Amino acid sequence: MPSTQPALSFRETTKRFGEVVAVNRISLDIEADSFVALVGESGSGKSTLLKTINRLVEPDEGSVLLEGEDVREADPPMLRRRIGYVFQGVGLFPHMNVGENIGIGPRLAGSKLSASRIGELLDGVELDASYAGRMPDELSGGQRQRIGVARALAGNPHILLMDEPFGALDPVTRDALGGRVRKLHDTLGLTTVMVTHDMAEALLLADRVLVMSEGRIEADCTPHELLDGAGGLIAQKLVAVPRDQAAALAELAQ
Ligand SMILES: Nc1ncnc2c1ncn2[C@@H]1O[C@H](COP(=O)(O)OP(=O)(O)OP(=O)(O)O)[C@@H](O)[C@H]1O
Repeated sequence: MPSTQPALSFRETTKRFGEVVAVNRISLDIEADSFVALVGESGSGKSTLLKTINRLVEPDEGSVLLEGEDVREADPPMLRRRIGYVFQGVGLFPHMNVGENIGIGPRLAGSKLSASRIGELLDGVELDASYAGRMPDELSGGQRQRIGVARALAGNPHILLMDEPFGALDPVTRDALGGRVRKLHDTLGLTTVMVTHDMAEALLLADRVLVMSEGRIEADCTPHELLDGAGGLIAQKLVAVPRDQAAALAELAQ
């Protein structure tokens, strides 16, 4: 029987930084296998909410449950194995080659990835196994970002968290890598939460779009619902950007 337990649950989760309420009493469940995009203007609390999942941020109030278990109760190395994390800039260790960078999580947990497993992870992000021997400064930004995804998946996580993972990439690379990550999400049966500024990316990749504003969830809709006009003013202002661009392009093409 398929499990009906949510992969992630926020329960009145709150985080303040001084006077700023970055995350304001958020409660919601995220279903296993879903791909959720977190969008909203700069400073709306997206990254802070994401980081409460892997405990880079500890909530002041409320809790976060991972497959029913309070993340505060989970052993941190276990949590890192269950949750892959990709962020803008990737943070590869410059003195380690690609293979060593991909294997860093398992190595810290006391196991060594085999060359064939590293090859498999590279293949997952459409890079040849020979990349394992390259140094990070021999890679393009897009390739580094791919390595970041491979590294996040090295421990066979159930959950993939991504914080503006494609933000610094050119549009073609960004689009290709986004599509690749969506495929990996589907084939590996991941639950993915992705922070993005880009509503078009959210609409194209996600099953569910959460729009944040001032620490709260303003809209919680499927891409179809958003395109049909749901979600309220803030969400619709964000949807208008790609829609207006598409309309302008269609006009130009006539
Ligand atoms: N470590 C911190 N110390 C103090 N304030 C912080 C810290 N991290 C975040 N904030 C504040 O919390 C609020 C939410 O920030 P957060 O980074 O979560 O927003 P965001 O929606 O991810 O923004 P962006 O899209 O610009 O990355 C902002 O007002 C920010 O300045």
